[in-house]
Amino acid sequence: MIRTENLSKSYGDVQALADLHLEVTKGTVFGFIGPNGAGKSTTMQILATLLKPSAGSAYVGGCDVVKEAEEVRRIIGYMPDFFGVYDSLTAVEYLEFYAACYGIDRGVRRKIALELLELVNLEDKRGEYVDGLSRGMKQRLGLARSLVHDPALLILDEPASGLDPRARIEFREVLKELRAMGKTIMISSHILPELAGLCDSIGVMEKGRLVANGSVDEITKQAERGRLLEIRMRGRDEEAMAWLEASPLVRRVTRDGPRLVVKVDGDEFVQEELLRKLIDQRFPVYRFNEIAPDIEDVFLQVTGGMNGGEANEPLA
Ligand SMILES: Nc1ncnc2c1ncn2[C@@H]1O[C@H](COP(=O)(O)OP(=O)(O)OP(=O)(O)O)[C@@H](O)[C@H]1O
Repeated sequence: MIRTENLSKSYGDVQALADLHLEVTKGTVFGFIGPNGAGKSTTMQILATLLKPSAGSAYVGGCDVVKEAEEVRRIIGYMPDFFGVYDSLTAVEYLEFYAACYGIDRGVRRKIALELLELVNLEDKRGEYVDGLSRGMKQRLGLARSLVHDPALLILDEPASGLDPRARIEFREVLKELRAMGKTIMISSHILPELAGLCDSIGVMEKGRLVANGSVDEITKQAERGRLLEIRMRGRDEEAMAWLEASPLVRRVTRDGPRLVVKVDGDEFVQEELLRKLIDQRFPVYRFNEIAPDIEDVFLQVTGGMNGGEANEPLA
């Protein structure tokens, strides 16, 4: 559904995108992850035909985004990271207005608007002014707006940013419904866990380049060099943390509530040695086990190598 080849974009001296190769299969949800300024919005705006690439090409549904922009616009629904709403319209009028912009017949505009309001769980807000809606509701209305012409592909630029946890969950539920309807979805975020459960595949951007691309499992595997251990102790945590940080067996230690999360380089022999040394030091260890890296940890590892630091080392 989406294919880019050597896609590049510069703003003056700033290279926002460099040789991007990306493929998103029809009917899948693709999560586009990266910190601020990584180039996600730039990529999405090029795909949405709003920006011209400096070099390379991009295709949506087989159509060239530069040479066949009209066709591409029919295929995509785009939700930018910031969008204005017309405050003096009600929710249903707002969607009818956008349906008119897409040349949809007057006779069916209301029907489409009401169906979309139902889809995004705003049917009871149909007569309310857009101005009075909460941020989460406005985001869902924006999503409905991007759907008025029934596009096959949705491009959503950080749609969940600024939403509280409940509004995020509601938004996510609507996306799951759209996925079940067979839509292809490209969604960006700088928060990886937000997308992990929703996406079939993930691309991680860093400084205009794709540093990892694949299924959530594949990306996790890429970052799975070394092991992650959970250690719990009955006290002396601070002391143990300092001791672990100084140990050559340990790459990194973080505190996560009552537990210490320790990244070690190596296999079970290294784990065994570390446990033995902790006991030798008489640290009151009562739990010591291997855990799966969580998605945030994976993200830091994948992008950590692109920042001039030691490869596989977290940024923070
Ligand atoms: N109109 C512009 N003029 C100059 N530089 C720009 C412009 N738009 C983006 N940039 C620069 O291009 C780079 C990529 O920006 P982009 O907005 O694509 O990143 P992003 O990953 O979407 O980040 P964010 O989550 O902050 O939107 C950044 O260095 C940014 O400062």
